[in-house]
Amino acid sequence: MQARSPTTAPGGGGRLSVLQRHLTAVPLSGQVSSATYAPNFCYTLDNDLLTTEQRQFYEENGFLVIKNLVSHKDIDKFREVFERVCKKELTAPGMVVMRDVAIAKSEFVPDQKAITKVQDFQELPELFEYCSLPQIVQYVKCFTGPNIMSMHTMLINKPPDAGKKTSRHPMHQDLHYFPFRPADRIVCAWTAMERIDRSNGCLVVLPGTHTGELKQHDYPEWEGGVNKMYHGVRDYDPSLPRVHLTMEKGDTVFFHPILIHGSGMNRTAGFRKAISCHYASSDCYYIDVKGTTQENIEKEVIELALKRYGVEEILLKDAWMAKGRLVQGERINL
Ligand SMILES: CC(C)CC(=O)SCCNC(=O)CCNC(=O)[C@H](O)C(C)(C)COP(=O)(O)OP(=O)(O)OC[C@H]1O[C@@H](n2cnc3c(N)ncnc32)[C@H](O)[C@@H]1OP(=O)(O)O
Ligand SMILES: Nc1ncnc2c1ncn2[C@@H]1O[C@H](COP(=O)(O)OP(=O)(O)OP(=O)(O)O)[C@@H](O)[C@H]1O
Ligand SMILES: O=C(O)CCC(=O)C(=O)O
Ligand SMILES: [Fe+2]
Ligand SMILES: [Mg+2]
Repeated sequence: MQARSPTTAPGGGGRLSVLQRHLTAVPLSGQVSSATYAPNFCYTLDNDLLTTEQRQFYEENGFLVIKNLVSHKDIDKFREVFERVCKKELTAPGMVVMRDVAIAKSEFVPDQKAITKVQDFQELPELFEYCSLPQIVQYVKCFTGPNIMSMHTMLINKPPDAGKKTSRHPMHQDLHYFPFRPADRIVCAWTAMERIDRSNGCLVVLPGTHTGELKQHDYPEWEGGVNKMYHGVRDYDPSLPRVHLTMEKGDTVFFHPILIHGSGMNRTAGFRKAISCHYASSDCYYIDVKGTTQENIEKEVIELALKRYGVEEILLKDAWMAKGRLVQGERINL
């Protein structure tokens, strides 16, 4: 299976697809026109921004790449801020600076370059600016609607692999980490801060998997070790069709939280950088993950909160309530 290009004419040639289930009528020939046919989309909302082709692509594949969405100037600024965070010149409450497991567990005394990602920068305005960029938010709205919360922020600095393949991110569904629903009103924006391809560990996606269920996740059994909380889908089948997303600096992919994705090993000497934010409609509601496949991640988050902050009696949703920030509209449930 190949992801259909968003520039492919809709209705032209393709396989039987999700598309067919989402159209009330499929024409025998010619173009699908939203004026003639009322498409029954469920993963995207009516909006003035996405073309019907782009909507169909997301409905069918669970992701959509928008080229050149963030300016090089903004990206260079985020890069400088990141460097200052690494040098500890800048910090913010709640922000987590994480090292790669291969480095964290070795005797080697690392310099600032050893940082594999910065997470939860919602209180650092110089980076949080990314989450409020109008050109990003206008796309986000097509998935979440007008009341938009940023829920999770990351700047990923995938290190050159130390030889143990720990720079990989196992195949997973982001919804595993999120105790809020509905999934269709959650979206991730992920922007390449430089050219990213297979050599430095690009995103790898399994197109169409967003129509499936949330799966059980565990630590993959990798000889070289796995980073803290990098859970992968259990029994990942490497023969499933996958697409490597080669992206240029500033290109941004929007993807669904049930889409199975991961990233490969960084075989270059450079630190591969991307910045991302997960957004949700503030109309989403929290769920209790007790008795679900998400129990194991809740347990880890609770253990970490106890160890790090000494807080007891929290639930997974408390952690997310603390991280969420209103980006646009009104804060309702989250
Ligand atoms: C959709 C989205 C949510 C998807 C994701 O983001 S999945 C990944 C999520 N991952 C996380 O949220 C983890 C965030 N990271 C952290 O909380 C921290 O960096 C920690 C892993 C807890 C390390 O904390 P830190 O303050 O750096 O503490 P220390 O350097 O003193 O180390 C404390 C113990 O942790 C170990 N450690 C540090 N870095 C890693 C690592 N990368 N992977 C696995 N273990 C690690 C370290 O060896 C030490 O272990 P012990 O000596 O206590 O046994
Ligand atoms: N056992 C596993 N469980 C979960 N995810 C896995 C597993 N093995 C590999 N992956 C993930 O599959 C994706 C592809 O991995 P891989 O290392 O093959 O990267 P790649 O970019 O395809 O490189 P290559 O050029 O070697 O094929 C990555 O996201 C990786 O983390
Ligand atoms: O490697 C990346 O940049 C993506 C990581 C990812 O999917 C995640 O942290 O949820
Ligand atoms: Fe992810
Ligand atoms: Mg491989």
